[in-house]
Amino acid sequence: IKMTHVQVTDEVRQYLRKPTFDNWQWDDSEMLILLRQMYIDLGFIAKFNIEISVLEQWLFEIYRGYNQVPFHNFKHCFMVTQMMYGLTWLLDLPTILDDIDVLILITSAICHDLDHPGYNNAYQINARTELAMRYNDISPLENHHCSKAFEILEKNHANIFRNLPLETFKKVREGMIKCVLATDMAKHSDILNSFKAIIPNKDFTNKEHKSLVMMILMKVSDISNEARPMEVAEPWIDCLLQEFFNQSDVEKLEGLPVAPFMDRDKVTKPSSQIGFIRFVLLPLFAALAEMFPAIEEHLIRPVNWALDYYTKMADAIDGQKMERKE
Ligand SMILES: COc1ccc(NC(=O)[C@H](C)Nc2nc3c(cnn3-c3ccccc3C)c(=O)[nH]2)cc1
Repeated sequence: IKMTHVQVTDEVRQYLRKPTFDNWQWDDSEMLILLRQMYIDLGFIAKFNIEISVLEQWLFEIYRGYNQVPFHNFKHCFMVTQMMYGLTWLLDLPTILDDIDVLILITSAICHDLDHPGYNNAYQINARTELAMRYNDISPLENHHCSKAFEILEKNHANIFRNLPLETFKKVREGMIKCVLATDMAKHSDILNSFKAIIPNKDFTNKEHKSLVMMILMKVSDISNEARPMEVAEPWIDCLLQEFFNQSDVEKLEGLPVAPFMDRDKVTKPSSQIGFIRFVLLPLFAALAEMFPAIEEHLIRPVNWALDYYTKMADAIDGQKMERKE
């Protein structure tokens, strides 16, 4: 993929900052150029002495590091990063966090699902896979994603941090490990409750408070497809259910436990999305909105439209069932 001599128009650079950005219009090579543009427009090239040619090699190694699975693929990596990029401007993160924290957030988003196999932690643990053995059932996937990220950075030609002072690199590494490990949904309630506890007396100079804000921003960026326009979000749920159904089919064949929200014989898109929006997304967004009111208009409102859309879809399905009974 040749990225040199390709320019991004000012109009696209502005559009790239919006949560309404539609990934389905762009191919993978264009997304790589947009990720490069994010590092340029955030001023990372100068701030962290990143060479453009190394950035391009790093992005290509990242691209190769994602698998062709239905949901957790390079397009998902792009969407999570683009949401984080949008939040950076919407919440004006460079003023409340340090430059290094914004670098950690964007880089963690890009790396957060590297080499995802399309089978979640429950499968890894139940099937006693190599990853479960290597990480002793402790967030096997997230540990793997983070380890792969630093394997890539060990390659000098692709190490975007190679010009950083050692102390700065160590801070970036510590921050990325926290941010990537925070995307394990098994830790959802712990992280959300810890975050809610600091809201009343938030202090952005407090290291612990900044860590919690960064972990919540990772979680919001990771699972917020439903905050996007329906024509962008809906295909993502189809991809997710395809991946989940593939896993549960394999679990049934292998005699392993099957999670109800993954079982093609039990799940319908509207019912699972209504539950997910009401019990996972809205409480998460409400907590972030307490600290950053702009979340109300740009994330909570679109998600309420999605809830309305799926509720109508579920009612229509129930309606048809009623008619058939009659
Ligand atoms: C607390 O742990 C949980 C909670 C909920 C879910 N997932 C669901 O309830 C269902 C399948 N829906 C769902 N799950 C979603 C979405 C976005 N990311 N995401 C997802 C994907 C992989 C792993 C975990 C999650 C939450 C989404 O829009 N909907 C998965 C794990």
